[in-house]
Parts: sequence; structure tokens; C-alpha cells
Amino acid sequence: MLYTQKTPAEKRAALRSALATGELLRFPGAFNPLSARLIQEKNFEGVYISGAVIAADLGLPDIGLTTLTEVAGRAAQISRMTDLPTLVDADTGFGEPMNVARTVQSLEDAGVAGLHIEDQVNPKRCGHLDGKSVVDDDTAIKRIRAAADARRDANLLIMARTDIRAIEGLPASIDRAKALVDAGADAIFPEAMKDLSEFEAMTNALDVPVLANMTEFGKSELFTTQQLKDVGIRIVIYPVSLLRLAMGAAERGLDTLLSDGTLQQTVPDMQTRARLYELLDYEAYNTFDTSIYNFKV
Ligand SMILES: C[C@](O)(C(=O)O)[C@H](CC(=O)O)C(=O)O
Ligand SMILES: [Mg+2]
Repeated sequence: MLYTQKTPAEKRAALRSALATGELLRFPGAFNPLSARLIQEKNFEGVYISGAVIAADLGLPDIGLTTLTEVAGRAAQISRMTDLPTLVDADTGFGEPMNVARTVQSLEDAGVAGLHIEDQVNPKRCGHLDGKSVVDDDTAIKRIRAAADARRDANLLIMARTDIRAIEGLPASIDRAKALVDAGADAIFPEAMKDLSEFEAMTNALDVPVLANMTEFGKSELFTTQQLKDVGIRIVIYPVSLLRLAMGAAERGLDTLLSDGTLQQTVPDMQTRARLYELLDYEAYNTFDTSIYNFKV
């Protein structure tokens, strides 16, 4: 009832131990707090909180327009709806290294289990678009060092994302990832890898967990969990997928309403009232309420 039964510290410790097993952890992106509950019910290992989704939700392109306050607020709403560990997209960290430190503490307060900070210059853009640029080694390292130093819970996962692959190629991307691990990154998110062999080169070169981004309509093919596991990937995100599915269904529904004048035909595609109430745990609230009114004096 209400929300998660686990503290952020417990979820962070759980993520650390799950990563230590060497299994592949699947993190679909929640597009709202309720969808995080769905992800948990379906037994995924974690919930991703996408910057692109937060921006899109506000009607904004994903070019660094959202603020730390907005991202931390959404991260808190989503994290408190699930017992699963959450991983949040902190973009470029919202400023200089000092700002990165504040970002880390704000997101830690929001209850996330981990976050990633990327090496793009501001204004950043979606990692799967062309025309990105990245900062130099020194700046990228300072961001990660500031992030690692700022956390108060040693289990908060600091993941470094590098966007350098699309600009300077795979070897540069491996060098950058190694430098970011030396700077204190607990895990690496190599953005826009071209194929499976590139993911494999990355996992072979590093001693820390590597994330694969299975975003649709991007630069990487949509590999299966088995394929990713076989090349040593330890976390996979489906950042925008649930939003795309929901918005696709919403658009088709609106078209049906326009053409038919009723949504009758679309009802079988809808989540039922019963299923919604189940996800919301209505029953528990009922019981709670009844127990109050059954109180005998
Ligand atoms: C992972 C990502 O950073 C996100 O914000 O979800 C995006 C996803 C996308 O735009 O498809 C990304 O840059 O890959
Ligand atoms: Mg993003």
C-alpha cells in the first residue's frame, strides 16, 4: 500500500549484490510512477528513469532543457513507487563539477539506486542523433570524480556514460571509459555502440559492469537479452519503449474516436478498471479503512 516497502539504502545494496552475480539486469524505462509498479509486477530487475522521457513528458526535446529539480522530483515519484532499484539519467550533471556534486546528492535524496553522467558538451542531445560533441578527458574525469566524492551512500551506483564512440570511434571510446573508471565510475554506459562486437570489446576491456541501451529507432540494433548476456553486458535499458508503446496506442485510439465516434472498438486494448485497481493496490486501502471502522471501544 502507498508505496515501496524498501529504503533507498536497501535498494542500493540490492543493486550492488545483483550486479555482483554477473546476471544481466533488465531495466525498462518507467514513463510515470504507475508504470514502475507494472515493471515490478512483471519481475524485471530494475526501473530506468529516462531524461528523454522526462523531457518528452513536459513537451520538450531532449536537449538539456529540463532542470535538476524537475528530474529529481520525477526520480523521487518513480523511486517511491517501486521496491526495485532505480537508475536515473542525470544528463551532463547539470553544470560544472560543483553542480555535479549537488546533482548527485539531490538524486541520492530522491531515493535512486544509481545515476549516470555523460561526457557530452552542453547543450546535450539524444545520444543516437548526429552532431553531438563531447568534452575533453580532463572535464569528463572531473565530472565523475566530483560525482563519486559527493555521494554519502557508498552503494549509490555512479555510472559514467561516454558518447565519444559516434565522434571518435571505438578505441577512443574504450580509452575514455577506462579513464572514467579510474576517476571513480562504478559502471560504464557506452552510448551508440554500432554492433555486438563493439559491446564485447567494451566489456572485455573493463572490469566494471557495462550497460547496453536498447532504444528503438537509434544507432544500435535491438539485440536480445541472450545476445547481450553472451557479450558480457550486465544492465540493459529500454529507456523510451513504454512511452512509445503508450503514445502509439493513445494516438491510434484518438484516430478511432474520430472515425467511429466511439471508443467501443478500442476497449479490448485498454487496461481494465480491475487491473488498474490491482496495480494501485485498492484492496489494501479498503482493508485498512475497514480496520479503522471496525475498531471497537
Ligand atoms: C538513454 C537516453 O539518454 C534517455 O534519455 O533515455 C536517450 C534515449 C533516446 O533518446 O532514445 C539516449 O540518448 O539514448
Ligand atoms: Mg538521456
